[in-house]
Amino acid sequence: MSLLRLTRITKRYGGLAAVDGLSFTAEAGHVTSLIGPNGAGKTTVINLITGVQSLTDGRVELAGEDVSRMGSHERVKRGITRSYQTPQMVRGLTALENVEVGADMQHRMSFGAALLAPWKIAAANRRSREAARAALKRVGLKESLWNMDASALAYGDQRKVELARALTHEPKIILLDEPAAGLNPRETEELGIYLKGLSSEGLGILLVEHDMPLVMATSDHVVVVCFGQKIAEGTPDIVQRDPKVIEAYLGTSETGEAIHG
Ligand SMILES: Nc1ncnc2c1ncn2[C@@H]1O[C@H](COP(=O)(O)OP(=O)(O)OP(=O)(O)O)[C@@H](O)[C@H]1O
Repeated sequence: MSLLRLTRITKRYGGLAAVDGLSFTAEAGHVTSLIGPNGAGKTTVINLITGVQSLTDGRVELAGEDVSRMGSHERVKRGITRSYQTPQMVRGLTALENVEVGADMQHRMSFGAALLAPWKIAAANRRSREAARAALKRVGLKESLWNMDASALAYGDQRKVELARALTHEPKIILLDEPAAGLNPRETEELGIYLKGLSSEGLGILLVEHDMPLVMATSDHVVVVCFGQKIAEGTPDIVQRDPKVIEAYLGTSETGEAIHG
């Protein structure tokens, strides 16, 4: 059974089909990349998977369960988590505290439960802190930075904090929308290494990315979309030789050069 299965998912805005009958799967322990020219519908696919936008048609299943009608919060609880294009740091909080904000949501007690058993609050807080530390270790943020103001960190380090926060939700699959945007080549290479590391621990990763060297180096499987439809899928090697893919990218500018280079 696939971890994530999309079946003929469709999103229409008036006359425009941003996503048009798209089907593919993403497996646990794999990096699956979703690529395509600007405006192809990739971000819309992420929004349909997380439930931020509703499907016009089709089905989203996680580990065999139909989550298509569930709200975003329910989907996060089921194990679907995303990280954002721009790191969303809470100003004035340290890197560790920023990650704890996410962990708190996972370990938070209801108000009633806290009233009935106040001694459990300390245990919940401890679990949040431990989860935040473990997540920062997983993404490889240097310990010397954990207690610094997160909004003062270098952009690449903020991205790690953002990813660590997503990991505290104990996801089965993590959706990354252009995680290499704004990173320098060294940071991008490092990102590829820790994404491979996370997937080798069994996490499913769905990567939406324009950086072709990163996609080709990290992906187990690549799905190519154009005008909301799948035009190719397969291993990085197969996909980058596919004439339909080359044609789709040649229609645009810089990414077309990147796929050839
Ligand atoms: N809320 C909306 N209302 C109307 N049209 C929309 C809306 N959101 C997206 N679109 C359109 O749907 C299409 C797909 O957009 P989407 O942002 O998903 O593409 P993308 O592949 O993520 O692009 P990029 O690589 O530039 O981020 C585009 O034509 C876009 O203009």
